[in-house]
Amino acid sequence: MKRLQVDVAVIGGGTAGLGAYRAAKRFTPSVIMIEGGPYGTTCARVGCMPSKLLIAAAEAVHHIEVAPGFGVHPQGETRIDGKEVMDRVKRERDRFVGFVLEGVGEIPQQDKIDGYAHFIDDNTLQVDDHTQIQAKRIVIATGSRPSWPPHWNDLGDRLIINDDVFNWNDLPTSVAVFGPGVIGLELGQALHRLGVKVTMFGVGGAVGPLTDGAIRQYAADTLSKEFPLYPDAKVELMERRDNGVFIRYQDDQGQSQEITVEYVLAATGRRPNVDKIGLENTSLELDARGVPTADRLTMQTSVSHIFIAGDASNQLPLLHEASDQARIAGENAGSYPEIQPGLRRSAISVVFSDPQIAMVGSTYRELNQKFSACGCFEIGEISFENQGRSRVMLRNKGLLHVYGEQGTGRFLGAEMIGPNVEHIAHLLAWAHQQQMTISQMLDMPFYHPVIEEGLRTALRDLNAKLRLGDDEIERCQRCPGE
Ligand SMILES: Cc1cc2nc3c(=O)[nH]c(=O)nc-3n(C[C@H](O)[C@H](O)[C@H](O)COP(=O)(O)OP(=O)(O)OC[C@H]3O[C@@H](n4cnc5c(N)ncnc54)[C@H](O)[C@@H]3O)c2cc1C
Ligand SMILES: NC(=O)c1ccc[n+]([C@@H]2O[C@H](COP(=O)([O-])OP(=O)(O)OC[C@H]3O[C@@H](n4cnc5c(N)ncnc54)[C@H](O)[C@@H]3O)[C@@H](O)[C@H]2O)c1
Repeated sequence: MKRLQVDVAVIGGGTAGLGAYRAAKRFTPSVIMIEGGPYGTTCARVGCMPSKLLIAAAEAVHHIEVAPGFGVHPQGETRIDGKEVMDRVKRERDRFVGFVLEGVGEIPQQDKIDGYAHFIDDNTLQVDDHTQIQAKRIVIATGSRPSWPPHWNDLGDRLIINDDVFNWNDLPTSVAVFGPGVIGLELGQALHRLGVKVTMFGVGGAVGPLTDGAIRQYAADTLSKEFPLYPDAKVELMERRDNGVFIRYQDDQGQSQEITVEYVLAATGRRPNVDKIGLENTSLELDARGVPTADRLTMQTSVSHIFIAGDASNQLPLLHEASDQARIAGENAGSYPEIQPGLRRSAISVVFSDPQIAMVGSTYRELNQKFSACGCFEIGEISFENQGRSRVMLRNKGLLHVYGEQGTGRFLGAEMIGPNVEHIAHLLAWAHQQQMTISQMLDMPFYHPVIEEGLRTALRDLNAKLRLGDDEIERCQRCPGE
C-alpha cells in the first residue's frame, strides 16, 4: 500500500475536479487529483458536446424539411446516412475530448492518482487497494450518473443511456425515450429528425425543466405535434422480446397502444456520485438524498476542511455551474482556513430542443411559493406566433413569460420556449444578475427586426401589470417587429 500525505486531495477528474485542482494549486503545490474512470469529462465525452453534435445533424435535416414553406423545393429524397452521422458525431467529440486530454497531460504525473477513492475517515482516502492518502483538505467532485427504475435492467442490452447513444456506429430504427427532461428532449427530438422512430414517455406531465404551467403546456403541445410525446404516460407493460422491447401503453384518449422498439433510452434523471464513496465513515451532514450539505457561496460542507463541487453537489447540474463551484471549492481548499465566498451567478439553463426551452433567475414554482399569499409578482407574456422576425424565419412558435415584483418593479425570472431563446435567456440572465428593474431593461437598446423585440413586448406587458408603464401596448403601427 502506497501512503501519501497532501494538503489537498480532489476526488474526480472531470470539469469540476480539474477546475478545483487548478484553483487549489494556486495556493499550495501539494495537491493531487484522483480519477477512477477515463479522463475527458462527462461534458465532452457523453454530455454537452456530443449531444449538440447530434442535434446539429438533426437541424440540417430539419432545414431541408421546412424549405418548401419558403417556396424552395429540394430535389429528390433526403437520404440520412446513419453511419456518416455517427461518424461525424464521434470524430468531433473525440476532438473535444482531445483538448481536455491535452490539458490533463500537462498536469504533473505525481499529482494524478488512478482509481476510485473512498473515505476511511474525515481526512483519509483509500484509492482502490493501492494507495492511502492523508489529506488536510478534500474536494468531492465525483459528478453524477443516470438513474432509472431497477426493474428496467431486465431489458438487458436493449436498455441504453446517453453514453451508449454516442457510441453507436449507426442509427437504430426505433427508440422509446423515457423521461421528457433535458436529455430526453434533446436526444429524442434529434433522433426523430434523423429518421429514428421515437416515442417519448414521461410521468406527471413534466416537460423539460419548466415549472410554469402555461409554458409547459405550450411545450408539450408543440413537441407532441412533431413526434409521439406522452408527458403523463400510462405504460402497462414493457418487456424484452426477441426482436426488441415490447411496450403496451394508453394513449391520450385512453386507447391501448402497442409498439416494439429496438432500444429503450433511460433519460429519467441523474443522481450524484456520492453513494459509494464511504460518506458513512465521515462526520459529514447529508441531505435527504444523501448528498453532503454545502454553503453555496463557499462550497464548504459541514466538515470545515471538506468541500464539494459540480454535479456531486446536486445544486445545479450544469457545466458552467460545475466550473464556478470548482473554482470556489478549489480556492477555499487551497487557502484553508482562509475561506472566501465566491461569485455565484444568476441561474440560467437552456434545453437545445427546437423550439428551445430556457429558464432564468427564479422559477415560476419558486416565485409562486414565495409570493402566492401576497400576489406580489406579475407575469408579462409574449407569444412568438405573430412576432415579426420569428414569422420571417418561419420559426414563429413559442411563448415567453417574464416575472416582476410588485412595488420594486424588479425582474425576478423567466421561463420560455421559442426560437433561439438561448440568446434571450442570456440577456435576461445578465439583467437578473444586475438586479435590474423592468423599466431599466426597457431603457436598453433593441434592434429591429429581431426576435428580442418580442422580449420587449413581454417586458412592456409586465411593466403595465406592475402599474409602472402604459396600459396599452402599442404594437404594429410603431414597430412591426413586435
Ligand atoms: C447528455 C448530457 C448533455 C448535457 N448537456 C449539457 C449542456 O448542454 N449544457 C450544460 O451546461 N450542461 C450539460 N450537461 C451537464 C454537464 O455535462 C455536467 O453538469 C458536468 O459535466 C458536470 O461535471 P462534473 O465535473 O461534476 O462531473 P464529471 O465530468 O462527470 O466528472 C466526475 C468525475 O469523477 C470521477 N469519479 C467519480 N467517482 C469517483 C471516485 N470515487 N474516485 C475517483 N474518481 C471518481 C468520474 O469518473 C468522472 O470522471 C449535460 C449532461 C449530459 C449527461
Ligand atoms: N442543455 C443542457 O443544459 C443539458 C442537457 C442535458 C442534460 N443536462 C443536465 O443533466 C441533468 C439530467 O438530465 P435528465 O434529462 O436525465 O434529467 P431531468 O431531471 O431533466 O429529466 C428527467 C425526466 O424523467 C422523468 N421521469 C422520471 N422517472 C420516469 C419514469 N419512470 N418514466 C418516465 N419518465 C420519468 C421526469 O419526470 C423528468 O421529466 C439535467 O438536470 C441538466 O442539469 C443539461
